[in-house]
Amino acid sequence: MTNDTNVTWHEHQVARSDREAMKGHKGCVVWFTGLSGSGKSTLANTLDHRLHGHRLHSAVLDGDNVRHALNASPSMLRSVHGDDFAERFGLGFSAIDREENIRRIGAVAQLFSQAGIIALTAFISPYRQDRDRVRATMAPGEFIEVFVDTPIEICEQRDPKGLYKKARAGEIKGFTGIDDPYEQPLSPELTLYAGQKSPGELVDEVIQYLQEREIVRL
Ligand SMILES: Nc1ncnc2c1ncn2[C@@H]1O[C@H](COP(=O)(O)OS(=O)(=O)O)[C@@H](OP(=O)(O)O)[C@H]1O
Ligand SMILES: Nc1ncnc2c1ncn2[C@@H]1O[C@H](COP(=O)(O)OP(=O)(O)O)[C@@H](O)[C@H]1O
Repeated sequence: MTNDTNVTWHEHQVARSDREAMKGHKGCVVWFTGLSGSGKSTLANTLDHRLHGHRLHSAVLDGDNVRHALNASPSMLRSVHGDDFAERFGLGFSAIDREENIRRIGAVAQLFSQAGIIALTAFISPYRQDRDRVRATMAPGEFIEVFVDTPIEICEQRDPKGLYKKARAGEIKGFTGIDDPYEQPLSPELTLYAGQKSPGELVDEVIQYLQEREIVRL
């Protein structure tokens, strides 16, 4: 990365390997991607609960929650920061806003991972390039892309927030899978057929992967 701002990278005194040795597992990013309603949040939270039960250090970064603070919308920022700030830094769902959403989340997830934590992210992250850019910032094996492959018909049937209904009625424009793209991963580390199995069974598959790669030992 070019550096024209006199900003210097500092190495920390406590190395990543020191933190990992203390915790007894590696830091990594388990990146769930899939349509709205595919089961990303459920899987991230079920996995978090399972890891926590084994006294491992994990944390969930979730689309709806992150969009309440770090990646708040212009309308959420306006009252405190004013119009110019809100327009410049607030994020919606245009392609460029989704790109910035994923860039920021990728950077946060990397910080977690470097601190030896198993970061579990649950974002639609519809663009392949955005996901691949996050992958490129990490060490080999650190970024584990998990495609939550639930057919849109099932997602639409579930529709827990009524968003597909609104999108079909034209009340939400640019809704992923309806009138906005979702680019499936070409070679994810894992694909979960999440329309057919319970969250517990699917999480077993992720844990098996983490064990095989010696990221965790249960
Ligand atoms: N236009 C549009 N398209 C898709 N989703 C929408 C949209 N508007 C609001 N929502 C709600 O926002 C959640 C997705 O946020 P993400 O940050 O994961 O999206 S993205 O990765 O930037 O594409 C998504 O949450 P999930 O259902 O958990 O995926 C929706 O609740
Ligand atoms: N494997 C599964 N089998 C059946 N229902 C599921 C499964 N995973 C999630 N669900 C249900 O589907 C809905 C959407 O799940 P959610 O995790 O919120 O998806 P996303 O975060 O991808 O939008 C919720 O009502 C949830 O309880």
